[in-house]
Amino acid sequence: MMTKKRIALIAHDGKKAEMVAFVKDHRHILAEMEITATGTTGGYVEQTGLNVNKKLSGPKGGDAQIAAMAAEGLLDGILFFRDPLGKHPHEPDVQMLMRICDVHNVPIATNPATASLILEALAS
Ligand SMILES: O=C(CO)COP(=O)(O)O
Repeated sequence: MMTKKRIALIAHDGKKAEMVAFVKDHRHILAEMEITATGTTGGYVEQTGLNVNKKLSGPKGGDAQIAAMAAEGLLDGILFFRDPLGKHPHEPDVQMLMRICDVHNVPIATNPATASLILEALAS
């Protein structure tokens, strides 16, 4: 049996509706994966009926927890819908997550177009 792919989902507030729409569109793929998410995003994803391992909310350290998972080799990909028009108190954590992904060569999508490509590649 193939082991489940491990994916993390994160969306800034301005992108949460887009994340929920994306999750619904890709439900058939995500249902076969192990999903981790930042707290608030995870709550929305759960409402679509998927199981989610929820971390802290982003501003409380959720991005940092997901970065730690990436550093430890516990994630196959991260879908992080960032809001390029918003200001975020935890911007250093966001930058840290991006950097850790580059250090450890973990695929990270920051918009739905790239997220689709990563999900489809992981599923194939
Ligand atoms: O702030 C976030 C990403 O930086 C997302 O966190 P929440 O999903 O808890 O809102």
